[in-house]
Amino acid sequence: MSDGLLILQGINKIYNETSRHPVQAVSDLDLTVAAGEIVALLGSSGCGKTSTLRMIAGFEAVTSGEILIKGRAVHGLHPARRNVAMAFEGYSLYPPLSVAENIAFALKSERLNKSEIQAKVAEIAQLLEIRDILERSPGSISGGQQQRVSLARALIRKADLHLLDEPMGQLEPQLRALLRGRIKHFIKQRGLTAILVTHDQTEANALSDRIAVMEGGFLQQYDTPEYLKERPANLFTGTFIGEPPMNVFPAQAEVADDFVKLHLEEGVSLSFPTGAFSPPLKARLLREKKFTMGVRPHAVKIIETGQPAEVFANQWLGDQTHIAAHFAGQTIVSVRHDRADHAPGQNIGIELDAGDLHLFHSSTGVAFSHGGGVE
Ligand SMILES: Nc1ncnc2c1ncn2[C@@H]1O[C@H](COP(=O)(O)OP(=O)(O)OP(=O)(O)O)[C@@H](O)[C@H]1O
Repeated sequence: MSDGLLILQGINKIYNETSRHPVQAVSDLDLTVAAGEIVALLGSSGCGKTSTLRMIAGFEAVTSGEILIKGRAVHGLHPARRNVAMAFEGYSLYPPLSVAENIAFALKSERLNKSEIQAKVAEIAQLLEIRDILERSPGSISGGQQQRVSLARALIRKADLHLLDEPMGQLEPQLRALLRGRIKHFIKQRGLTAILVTHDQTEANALSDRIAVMEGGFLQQYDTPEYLKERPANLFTGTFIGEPPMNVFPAQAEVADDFVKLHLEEGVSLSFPTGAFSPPLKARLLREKKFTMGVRPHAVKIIETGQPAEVFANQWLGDQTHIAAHFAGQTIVSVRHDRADHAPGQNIGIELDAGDLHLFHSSTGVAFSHGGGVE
């Protein structure tokens, strides 16, 4: 058994298994979370991230597979016996209790005296900006406030694992940015282990040590935020992670003694010196007839001597410009950190460095090269 505070082994979740319309929400999921780590389950709606979290908490049964927490198989146990704290997307606060009582309720098993409980509640309330609503009832506060109370109640508890389901989905962007930093500090300072579910990659990047990218019930990649960006395992992760998304082009290679050319559509060819690609990659390109070439918008350079493209949109976002152009039969987006004045209809030149290219197998989408080397 590999070490890890949480281990998921071969997890499958099928809803309505015996009906005529079973739904496979999670497929063959293996995942290990180390003690003290913050992990995000990231993916678009319906990818299976909430089902995964609820199976760890015990609110949903696994169809098959094993869940181990600190080496103990918990998948057959009642939620209360898993020693897991969860902040719910639907909040689930007790209406008759005040906000302060709701939070303090989570400390019930810790045998603290009244002043210790008050101090802990005050500390978490300050952290999450809910001090002014502590005496109110859950029914009289907003959705965003209820969400923070649910989060406070989960974070304040001693548990082996803290599970946070879309913890800041209801909050305004400024508050979200502020709380992200505070929550991360709180978790790290106390050495807690946390898993959060989110569809917001900024939140995943800011909070987590590692991100599990899910799509269609399958784990696509499990890596650090930096690695996901620089070495996407496949075309899905490559285009899902990063804003604006990666530009992609169907391509074919021509490998000669002193150059490598990548032929795109509409007669566009990118020529690179032979040394820009490693020998194993050149050997691979000779075998790979067609593939997909990806390049991140931040790496797309606009220079006069580049390959021809025609601008169709220019958006200034206050701190960067996104220039969209027709290039090689596709759209290419370039991000500039100044206020570039390229107008729609203008002809521009595009230059790409070999070190910024990601190459993916044409049918499987699996990456075989990043930056001129072979995976
Ligand atoms: N109780 C249920 N009964 C039947 N199907 C379900 C149930 N819960 C989830 N599903 C289905 O399982 C799949 C995965 O859902 P899940 O909620 O895990 O995804 P998600 O990525 O968390 O989505 P969201 O971000 O919208 O919550 C979806 O197709 C969903 O419709």
